[in-house]
Amino acid sequence: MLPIATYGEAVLRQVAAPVTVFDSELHQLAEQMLHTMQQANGVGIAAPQVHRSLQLFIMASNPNPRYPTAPIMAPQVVINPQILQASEQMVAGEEGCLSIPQQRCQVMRHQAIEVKYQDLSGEWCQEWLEGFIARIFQHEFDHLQGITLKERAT
Ligand SMILES: O=C(CSC(=O)[C@H](Cc1ccccc1)CC(F)(F)F)c1ccccc1
Ligand SMILES: [Zn+2]
Repeated sequence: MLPIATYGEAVLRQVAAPVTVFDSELHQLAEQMLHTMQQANGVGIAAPQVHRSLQLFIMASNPNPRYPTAPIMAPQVVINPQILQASEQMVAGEEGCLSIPQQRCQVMRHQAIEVKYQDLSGEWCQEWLEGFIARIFQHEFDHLQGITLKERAT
């Protein structure tokens, strides 16, 4: 399990650098982040949270006590993400953050977003996300811009 940066650490306030080399070291980092997220019972984790200021995060929705209706989604590695379009409609929801333990905040997020990102092999993917998955993407995307839950809480 990798050490998780906590709120206030500089790495969480930096804008992360783009990923340019898709090598075995990147695969290893993604593997370790996935394991760390699962050990911490998270539904997402961003590289800056494990002290690596890189444009990379993992999202993995699964039903949990707070979101019993969350869709079951295989873990997805998201690299160099862009949000191309966002719905006008916003939805309030409860979020947590592995870097701000024991805190839960109500956060407004776009209900649907069109996103573009690379996977671990460097292939570009472009798709619409909505609901809880869109929420996780927006939360992790914020981490890559140096924005945390505290700045977003309503
Ligand atoms: O699974 C968690 C633990 S917190 C979590 O998984 C964060 C991701 C997240 C939770 C809830 C909404 C959006 C993103 C992980 C972080 F901070 F590393 F990104 C959870 C907490 C509140 C509501 C729903 C789920
Ligand atoms: Zn977070």
